[in-house]
Amino acid sequence: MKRAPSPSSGEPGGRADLRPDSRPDVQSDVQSDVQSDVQSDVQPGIQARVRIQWPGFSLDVDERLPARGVTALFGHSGSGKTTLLRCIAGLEHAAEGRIQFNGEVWQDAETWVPTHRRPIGYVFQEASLFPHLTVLGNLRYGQKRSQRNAAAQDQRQARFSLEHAIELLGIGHLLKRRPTALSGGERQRVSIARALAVNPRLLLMDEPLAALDLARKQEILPYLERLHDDLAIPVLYVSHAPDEVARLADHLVTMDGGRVQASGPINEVLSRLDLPIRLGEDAGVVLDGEVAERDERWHLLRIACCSTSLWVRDSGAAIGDHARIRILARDVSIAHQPSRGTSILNSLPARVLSLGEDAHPALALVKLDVAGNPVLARLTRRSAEELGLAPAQSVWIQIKAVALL
Ligand SMILES: Nc1ncnc2c1ncn2[C@@H]1O[C@H](COP(=O)(O)OP(=O)(O)OP(=O)(O)O)[C@@H](O)[C@H]1O
Repeated sequence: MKRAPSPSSGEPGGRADLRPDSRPDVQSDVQSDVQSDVQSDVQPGIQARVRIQWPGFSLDVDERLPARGVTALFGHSGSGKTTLLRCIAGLEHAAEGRIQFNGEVWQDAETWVPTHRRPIGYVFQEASLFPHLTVLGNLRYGQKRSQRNAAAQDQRQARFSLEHAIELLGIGHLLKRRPTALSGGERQRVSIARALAVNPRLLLMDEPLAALDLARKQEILPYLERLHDDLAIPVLYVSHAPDEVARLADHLVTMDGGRVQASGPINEVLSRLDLPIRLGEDAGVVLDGEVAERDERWHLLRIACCSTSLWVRDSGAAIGDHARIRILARDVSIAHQPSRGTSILNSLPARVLSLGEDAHPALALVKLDVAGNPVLARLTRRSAEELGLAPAQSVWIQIKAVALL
């Protein structure tokens, strides 16, 4: 469920109507609380401990999320992702909760830092830009508010200039336009730039691509990847799209029924044998490597990763570029010998780690080690038995399709 603000609320990002408390006396109490807590606990990262009880839904989360990189909150619709994000933003006031960011307490039994005083940028599913302002006007509006609110020290340590946000999102040519003259993808890029222009220390993104069609989504993903590469601040990214998560996330938190099911570095979570059952056809892992060679004749790229090489379709990436590839379990087969006389390009030595059940009784999931990296294979239980698969066994895997993300 999305609760995006209306632009008429008086503030982009919809903060104005949503402040639980912004009285000056509360703020000074808050600041002294923040200072005393900074001294006592300076662990980096986001600590989120929240309990909410609503009719028909309860959220019960106690997680420490990393201080760096992109953490995806992933789960089915209604699993509580947005509610958790809103608690971190201060848009939802859980009766029981402790939210702490890099040692600063934003919420506990005595403390409540209102949303507009949390150093966050928030991107909603649907862009909520002021229609009467140009793109530049929208960006400046958000920036002015943040300058009024930010402490002097924060100002000195500005992480982004407006120019940097405009450049990063590629919206320089749109600055004079009004939101009605933008495509959905352009509007969302402006929303992201606006969230960055407030100079946040934490970027919260709630399914920023969900309202876009496939073409717009493809258009915007490279910009999100640039954010990933350029930003020094942590990003919490809510999504229920496995392809987005595979492409962008460093860490993955999966949620179900208001609870965290699994949390950790992306491949550690993706290669858990209980999770792929829930991911179905999307079960698989991602590997990070580097573009090592271009085969001009066959339009292929060789990706050096996990002490070996994989061939993928040429995407136009340059030699030396970072490359993330996705290997779906359904595209991996297992053999005792390296493949000969097959059309499959990628054949690698591997070791069986464990075997698990799959959603259908005919299928099994096999977790393998490929040069220190986990890879999953989905095959029939009959094939697994005929191959005599068992933990620690050395095998060869053939990967039918490798997607360069
Ligand atoms: N203010 C509220 N009062 C009562 N129930 C609520 C409230 N806000 C959300 N819910 C319910 O809490 C549950 C979790 O909602 P939430 O929006 O966090 O899920 P989600 O995982 O983000 O889903 P989606 O992917 O569809 O956005 C849903 O069942 C929703 O109907």
